[in-house]
Amino acid sequence: MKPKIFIDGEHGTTGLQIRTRLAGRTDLEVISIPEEERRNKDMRADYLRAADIAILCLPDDASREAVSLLHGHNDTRIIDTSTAHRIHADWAYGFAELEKAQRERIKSARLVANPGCYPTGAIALVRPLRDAGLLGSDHAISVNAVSGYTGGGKQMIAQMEDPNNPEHISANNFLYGTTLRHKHVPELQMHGRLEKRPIFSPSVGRFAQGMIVQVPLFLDQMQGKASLKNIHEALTAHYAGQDIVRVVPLEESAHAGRIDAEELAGTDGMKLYVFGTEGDGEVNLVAVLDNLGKGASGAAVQNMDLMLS
Ligand SMILES: NC(=O)C1=CN([C@@H]2O[C@H](COP(=O)(O)OP(=O)(O)OC[C@H]3O[C@@H](n4cnc5c(N)ncnc54)[C@H](OP(=O)(O)O)[C@@H]3O)[C@@H](O)[C@H]2O)C=CC1
Ligand SMILES: CC(=O)N[C@@H](CCC(=O)OP(=O)(O)O)C(=O)O
Repeated sequence: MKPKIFIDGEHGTTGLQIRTRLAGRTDLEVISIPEEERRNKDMRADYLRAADIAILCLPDDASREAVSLLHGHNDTRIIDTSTAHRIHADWAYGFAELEKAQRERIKSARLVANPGCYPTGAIALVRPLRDAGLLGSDHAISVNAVSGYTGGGKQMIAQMEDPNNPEHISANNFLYGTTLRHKHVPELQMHGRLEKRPIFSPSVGRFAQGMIVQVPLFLDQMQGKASLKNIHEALTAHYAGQDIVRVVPLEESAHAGRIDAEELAGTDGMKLYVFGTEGDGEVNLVAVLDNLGKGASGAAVQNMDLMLS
């Protein structure tokens, strides 16, 4: 029998992108709730319980509700794309490239929390340097980022695209999360293995999909005689043997010039750049990804495939 997949929230931004990715698959069966019934709790409960894997593409509260609807129905495995369970001890963190054992954890897990789009980029840059001893656990990290507006889901898409929306956003590029309490900070701190809470400053640009996440660092505040070369080596070693995260060669980065936030829009990959001038004492680590690719829907499908393997 083919595994049954239910996408709770399949008519939203992340859900639709997962549905598109699964459309041509003959190795599984997508069970689909009619759009007009998407908020029908009893019907959702039936679908959730009938599924082998339920992928939750819902706001945090609705995700928690979906998990509670499955209470006592342990045959359904769950991938949650929301923030609700990302630092929960019972949930495997769905970033397969986090460390060697993570792939196996996801494979055997019943509960998988898909990472946030911004943390995917920041953790991808920071965690290998923590594990390689180049960054101390008490290192103070800042993360600056820009995302495409689909990151804000249906509501922000309407605000950005429809001038008649009562909450229309006319800015082409705006900062938000200015209290420095964005919901991604705890996840970034925990899975980045950081003692100090990172400063996270996100922004949105007038483009649909794509993002740049930057982590600037001073080399003399790092450990292990950090240089552009050994930072690059640590990242390259960490991501060896997989084809989703690509560490751009130093030579190529040196000639990159402008970095386009939309470079990987429409793909499920991620590129990591190490920028700076050897000998000058500073480095800017940069991740480029699609907020809806490796940042959400692509990662959810990657996790689903691991769980089915
Ligand atoms: N967009 C992105 O780039 C990313 C999103 N995520 C996360 O994915 C999740 C989904 O986000 P996104 O797809 O962007 O959001 P959307 O708002 O685009 O879609 C959410 C969907 O969930 C439905 N929904 C809301 N509340 C309920 C409920 N109580 N019961 C059933 N269905 C409900 C909505 O229905 P209705 O149409 O009626 O509102 C909508 O179809 C969020 O937790 C988000 O943080 C994670 C990484 C990146
Ligand atoms: C541009 C934008 O608004 N982005 C969203 C994050 C999108 C995302 O990653 O969703 P999760 O919060 O589930 O991780 C935000 O900052 O709230």
